[in-house]
Amino acid sequence: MSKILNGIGASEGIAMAKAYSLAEPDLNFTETSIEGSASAEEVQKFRDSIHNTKVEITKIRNHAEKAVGPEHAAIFEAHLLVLDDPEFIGPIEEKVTGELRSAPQALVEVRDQFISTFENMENEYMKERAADIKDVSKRVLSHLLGRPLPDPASIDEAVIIIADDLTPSDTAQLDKRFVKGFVTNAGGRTSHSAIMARSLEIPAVVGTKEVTASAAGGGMVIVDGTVGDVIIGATAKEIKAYELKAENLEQERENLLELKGDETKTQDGVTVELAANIGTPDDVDGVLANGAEGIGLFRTEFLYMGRDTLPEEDEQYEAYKSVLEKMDDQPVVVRTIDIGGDKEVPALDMPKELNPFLGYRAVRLALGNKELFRTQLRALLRASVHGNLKIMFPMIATIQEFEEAKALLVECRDELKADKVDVKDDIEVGIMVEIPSAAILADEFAKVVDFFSIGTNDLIQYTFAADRMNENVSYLYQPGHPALLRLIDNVIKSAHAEDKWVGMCGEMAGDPEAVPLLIGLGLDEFSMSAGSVLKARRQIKNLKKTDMQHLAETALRSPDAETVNALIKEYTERI
Ligand SMILES: C=C(OP(=O)(O)O)C(=O)O
Ligand SMILES: [Mg+2]
Repeated sequence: MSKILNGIGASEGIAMAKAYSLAEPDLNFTETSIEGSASAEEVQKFRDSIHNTKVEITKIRNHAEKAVGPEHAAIFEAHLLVLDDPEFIGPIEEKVTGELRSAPQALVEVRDQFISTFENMENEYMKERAADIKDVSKRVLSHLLGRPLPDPASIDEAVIIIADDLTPSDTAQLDKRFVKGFVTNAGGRTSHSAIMARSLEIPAVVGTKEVTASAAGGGMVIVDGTVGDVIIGATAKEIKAYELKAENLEQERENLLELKGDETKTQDGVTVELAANIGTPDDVDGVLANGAEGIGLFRTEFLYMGRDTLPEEDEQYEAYKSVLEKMDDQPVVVRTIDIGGDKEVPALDMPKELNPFLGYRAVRLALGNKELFRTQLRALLRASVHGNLKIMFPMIATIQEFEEAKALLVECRDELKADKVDVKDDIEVGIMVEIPSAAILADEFAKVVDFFSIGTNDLIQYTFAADRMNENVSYLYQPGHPALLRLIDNVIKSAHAEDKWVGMCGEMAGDPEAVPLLIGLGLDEFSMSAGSVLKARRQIKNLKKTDMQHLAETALRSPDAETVNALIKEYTERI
């Protein structure tokens, strides 16, 4: 019998593969001593574990070398040296043969002696060796006990990742060739792991609350990211049914590809721009494959994650340049770092906060770390000559924040020009509207910015006071709610009164239930995960803007999201 869990469909599509649990195993064991006659066998077991650990670490090192460069892989060399060090290995084997300790027990005792010696030394370098010993011993112990540690980087066969939660940097390290999908206990539709799954175009279900417990035994898992179902231990009949469903989805995708080169125009001839969101330069391939007309959001903070050093100006310049060149002259909106919240950067010593989403994040952190900010701004300005760059600041709450960020940008531009570096003159500079204060004061902001992009993931979180990462309050994620629609309406009207354009790069922009409303409200640009672009184009081609304006007017005067959703259904079914 299979078990079906229902969570939040976070990234469309169907995937089937065996479960790979990212949950850390319990490495506790009961202390036992061994018979003298068994000691040779125990030593052999220990040596086998050392061998297996070496194979594992070598794999991780090779992967890290390719992914983040040799200097970041050096730590694994240190780990391999520990495994070859007779001063560490010798005493463990002696404890087994001489004191008849079990291999796990001998390992733990010698490990603890080494750690306390190293930790008591003054020298920083020696103190760090304690961390190496801890890491390596944990791996050897996991082999001795037959309870493997999770290591997403070393996955080399098709799997579905099962985890309590995935951090943005965990997600950034997933290798799409092998990771066919993922399922988590925690999270909501707009948590960053869900967003990353959409940009990687791998099916995902989040917020199931109990997948780590239910799928602990491994086995075959089916993920239906379209509806949010997860089937654990699927039967042959279920596998067949889902194979058929997957084929149908594939067929639909092929039909949609016929719209790839089309303009995005409503039935009554109103054109809007359909753009895509990216996290890394590699995502541009998906943007082009799905016929997006630009990039409406490049989340640059992903360049800073999954590594322990900060990206320097030249490295960033190359990343921005490659995106701009690949996109030819199509618009590319690059958002400056939105670090903080759930997006941690190991190279920055970020304070632990009680309310990180209300804390020191995004432009607040950038303005507080001017050198970090300047490095990014200079890289962007240098790259501007390679395409159609627009720069956007995240999490702007006040006009002063925007002005301070813009002044720094101008300062960097003047500096580069004085050094005879080419920089484009007419770069548009805009803001994300994701804090209610900016949405409410949009008329004032519209006088000073070149464009707005509405970030509904955060705007909904802050308007409804509902943590976007928390599955228990995910019912408050209500893109159709009139409270939110009134804010959006205010932003669009205020921008248009000043002849400025408005985009949306939150997940709502690609939500088929919201698209008719947004057309009616007069949104100019829709930016979404690449996989949603063609569906949105097909939908918009079937809509009449004048009808959608009536729909939007009625929605704005409605009391709740249910009423609005019913209205949308009524209007769109008439088509
Ligand atoms: C697009 C947004 O930014 P992020 O999801 O990266 O916070 C948003 O808040 O809607
Ligand atoms: Mg945001």
